[in-house]
Amino acid sequence: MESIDYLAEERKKAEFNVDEMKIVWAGSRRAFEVSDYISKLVADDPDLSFIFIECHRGIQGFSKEERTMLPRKELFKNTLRKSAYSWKHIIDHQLSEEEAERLRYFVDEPAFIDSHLGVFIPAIKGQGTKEQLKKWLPLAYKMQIIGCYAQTELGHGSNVQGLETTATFDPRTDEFVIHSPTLTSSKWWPGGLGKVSTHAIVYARLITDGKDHGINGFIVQLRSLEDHKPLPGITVGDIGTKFGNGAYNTMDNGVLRFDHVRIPRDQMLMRVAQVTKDGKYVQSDVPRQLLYESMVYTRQALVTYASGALSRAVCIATRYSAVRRQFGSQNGGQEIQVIDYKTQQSRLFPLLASAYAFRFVGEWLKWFYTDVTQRLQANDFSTLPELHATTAGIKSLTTTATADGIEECRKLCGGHGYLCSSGLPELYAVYVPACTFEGDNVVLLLQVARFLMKTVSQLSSGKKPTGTIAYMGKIEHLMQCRSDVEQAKDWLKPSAILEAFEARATRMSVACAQSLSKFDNPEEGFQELAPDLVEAALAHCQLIVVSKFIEKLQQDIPGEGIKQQLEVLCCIYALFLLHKHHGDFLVTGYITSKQGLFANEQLRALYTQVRPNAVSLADAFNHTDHFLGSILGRYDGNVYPKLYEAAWKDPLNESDVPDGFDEYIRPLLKQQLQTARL
Ligand SMILES: CCCCCCCCCC/C=C\CCCCCC(=O)SCCNC(=O)CCNC(=O)[C@H](O)C(C)(C)COP(=O)(O)OP(=O)(O)OC[C@H]1O[C@@H](n2cnc3c(N)ncnc32)[C@H](O)[C@@H]1OP(=O)(O)O
Ligand SMILES: Cc1cc2nc3c(=O)[nH]c(=O)nc-3n(C[C@H](O)[C@H](O)[C@H](O)COP(=O)(O)OP(=O)(O)OC[C@H]3O[C@@H](n4cnc5c(N)ncnc54)[C@H](O)[C@@H]3O)c2cc1C
Repeated sequence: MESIDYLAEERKKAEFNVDEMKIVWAGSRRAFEVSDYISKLVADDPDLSFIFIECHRGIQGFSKEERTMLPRKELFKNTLRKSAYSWKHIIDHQLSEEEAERLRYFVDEPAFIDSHLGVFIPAIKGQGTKEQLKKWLPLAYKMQIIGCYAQTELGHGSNVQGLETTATFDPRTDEFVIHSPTLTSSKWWPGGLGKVSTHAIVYARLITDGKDHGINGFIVQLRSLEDHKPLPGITVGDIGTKFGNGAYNTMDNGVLRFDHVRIPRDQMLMRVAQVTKDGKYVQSDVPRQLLYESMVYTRQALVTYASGALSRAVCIATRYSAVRRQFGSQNGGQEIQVIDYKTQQSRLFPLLASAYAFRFVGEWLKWFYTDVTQRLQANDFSTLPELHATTAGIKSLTTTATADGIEECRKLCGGHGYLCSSGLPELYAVYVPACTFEGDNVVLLLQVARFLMKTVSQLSSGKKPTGTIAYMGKIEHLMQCRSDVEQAKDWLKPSAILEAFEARATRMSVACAQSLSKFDNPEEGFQELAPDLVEAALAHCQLIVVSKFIEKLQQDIPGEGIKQQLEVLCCIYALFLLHKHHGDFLVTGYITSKQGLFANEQLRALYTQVRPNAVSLADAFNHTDHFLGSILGRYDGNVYPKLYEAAWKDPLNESDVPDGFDEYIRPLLKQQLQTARL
């Protein structure tokens, strides 16, 4: 049957070339082509896009929208099947690393392979010596071993230095003895650990000759490579069902305990520190913080994932807002599309702009990460603190905004957004732990705050701040300047926006530093002022995102109308933040309330400008219907018939009379009949 495009009229309104915007979104023509090809490959191959379950009727296939109805055990087994099938495809078709990553992404089910590729391998790469890389990476790349990242324990996650697992060196046998001394030292949460991983990078306190040298990473084999049974001394299992149906439950987050498990000395990751045969602890000339390098890698990767997740929610909410109509029908005509309500626009369009903003800051962060890693290889560690603060801060900002944004998109879809078939409840449930894993978002902002306080304290010493904190070099100007905005449209100038965000961030950091200086004990002061410090850190991170969007616009961006649309989105992102954090800009004295009102006036005008382009800007994400997994977000906008059709597929609708009628409903009804007769 030919499909009707219910959104065709919307698409005709676009004032830019959507195909060109798809390339900007993807990052390059090549990246677009790879993503486009792989997403369609996944959507068109039932072995990748469907869930197959053995039931009394034989093997039954379920679509992605139906996965929330399925039991965890079946879903998990199906994820194993898909992972094995994907791996075979990768090998058979000799996919590149980029193509393999895209395949994993578009299959869109959290799985052990994410931990293996996203944290286990980066940890070996970051902390292993050349010999260790040579031994372990080929095994890991060929999946002859499957690994996870076992850092967090039942009693400690954020406080890495508080971990309790011990690795005690035994010079007689040239081995480490890995042990879980308490219940709280049980490893708890690592993805892929519960049922799949054969190996783990285990973080443990290194003890030689009775001395505790703090946390180090060790490669530990957990399961037999023959029958997959746990090795002697190892207790391992899954930690239980997590938030939401389906969602993150395709991942086997695990628990792990060691009872004096012995591993050879050369399985300690030894780039940062070594233990010699005679038990001597030798610190390398690289900073100890490199032990945390894999967290930096994953945090930077999570920023691009944030833009991906937010763009999905925004795409669903935008298309549905154009399809949905409420009120305002005149003379029997159509009601108003809800996307035309200014309130809907003021909630939706900043999220559309945020998706683009996060995409560009993610692109830049990837470049920055690569640049710093190359410097690290050459033993230049000068930019490591900035990289740590920036990845921590931008991961925190983008994942919080994305999780909140997905939930807002669900509400923007009214009642239907609450149905699993909208795709939004599951997207939220899968996504929201990103605010916690790879560092709780508040804990990470406190790291940014420490970096900022250090920067402010070093300003008087004449040390010139560079990179993302270069703006602090203009402290004298930024502390006393005032916005020169005189009318709403003055807020469209990038220089006006940039100075506002720089002045606000500087003043908030300086205010915190001044308050801190009043405490005799700086650590006590830091604890007391933590809420203000978190806000100052957020202001700094928002400045980075805004400035990277502005920098993107300074590049040569070809394509009809593309730059104009991005300029509108950039201003929406910045002015929305200015409006939301109005108080900061006022209290720090950079703007007057009148200038704040101008910003809001300009914001409303920008919403009107973006309105005709909204559906096409969402199309530019190039999400397939399979990847969206949402009836509300269908490309053709054919929402109502499909919602109606899907409802009948619910297991409750398998029979007109539900199971339990005879036991529980009939007696009630009979009782009412008897009462009625009385
Ligand atoms: C084919 C390819 C496929 C690729 C696939 C990619 C997939 C990617 C997506 C993956 C998807 C899903 C995976 C999700 C997995 C989730 C995994 C996890 O969650 S793992 C566990 C993560 N745990 C944490 O994040 C713990 C958070 N806590 C910490 O990081 C630290 O404890 C702390 C930073 C909060 C505190 O550190 P600590 O040493 O205790 O204390 P200080 O604050 O005093 O720090 C000392 C010093 O070190 C600096 N520092 C801290 N961290 C770092 C770092 N990471 N890098 C560099 N420097 C760091 C800090 O600034 C201090 O510096 P000073 O100069 O001394 O001030
Ligand atoms: C789905 C999922 C997957 C995960 N995968 C892995 C994995 O593969 N490997 C692994 O090792 N771990 C993994 N984790 C664990 C994860 O990294 C930790 O849960 C995370 O680092 C937070 O630590 P926590 O649980 O100890 O939180 P806590 O630190 O106990 O946080 C609880 C509360 O205390 C607050 N808090 C904590 N410290 C401070 C402070 N200093 N100042 C102010 N407030 C503070 C936090 O903001 C939070 O509100 C995963 C977790 C989840 C949810």
